Amino acid sequence: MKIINLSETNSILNQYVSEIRNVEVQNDRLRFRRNIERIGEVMAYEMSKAFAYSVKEIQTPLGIAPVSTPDNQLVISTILRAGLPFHQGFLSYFDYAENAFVSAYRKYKDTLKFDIHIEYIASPRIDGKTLIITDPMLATGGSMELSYQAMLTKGHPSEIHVASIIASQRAVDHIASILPEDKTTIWCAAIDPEINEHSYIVPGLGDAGDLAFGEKE
Ligand SMILES: O=P(O)(O)OC[C@H]1O[C@H](OP(=O)(O)OP(=O)(O)O)[C@H](O)[C@@H]1O
Ligand SMILES: O=c1cc[nH]c(=O)[nH]1
Ligand SMILES: [Mg+2]
Repeated sequence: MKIINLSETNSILNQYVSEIRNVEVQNDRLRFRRNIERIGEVMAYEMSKAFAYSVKEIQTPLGIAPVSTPDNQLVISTILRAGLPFHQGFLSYFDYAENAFVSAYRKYKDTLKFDIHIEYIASPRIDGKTLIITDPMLATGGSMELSYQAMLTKGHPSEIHVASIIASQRAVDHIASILPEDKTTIWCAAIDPEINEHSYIVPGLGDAGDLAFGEKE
């Protein structure tokens, strides 16, 4: 299993991550969503370097140019709802990708205990394709685990990319222990050390879905 933490290399990505974390900046919802989208764009670009390429002969008005382009058949799968702007960032770069959507939400029994519920999935067949599952936050990893299992009802991908922005160390360890070792890569822009008693990532950024779209009742 490969784990790629993009913040280990200095780039403008870190500016976007700092803004979504920053309590003074993150309440500007438009900027918050756009920053998530920009991180999706940068991550898509980095991920594209891991795809399989072949040379195509491209007819220009003046001749033939050999160009190496990716051959992967991509399915971008997103966990509602915080995943939506992240998904859009990936889709802006992988504009030929197919798309899948899975709903996963925490249903609280009390202030500390919750179950994760999946009620909706819309997906193409994914057999032999490159599955990218995007969710900006991996706290316990429970939503990602259940969403991955839900996606398996649509077939078996040839490779899997788990794309998140902020992941807890616990979630990275959990996902690494349950997804297929030989064909999975975990991508993130930060790995934070802790989750608190409410299963929020610390320092994290708070509730990504609420910051992007407003509080739920
Ligand atoms: O790793 P986990 O412990 O499962 O937590 C992470 C999940 O929490 C957030 O969604 P949330 O349940 O807040 O739903 P929302 O996107 O509707 O806000 C986030 O987008 C992940 O899906
Ligand atoms: O830290 C967390 C955990 C779950 N969901 C979030 O949006 N943030
Ligand atoms: Mg939320």
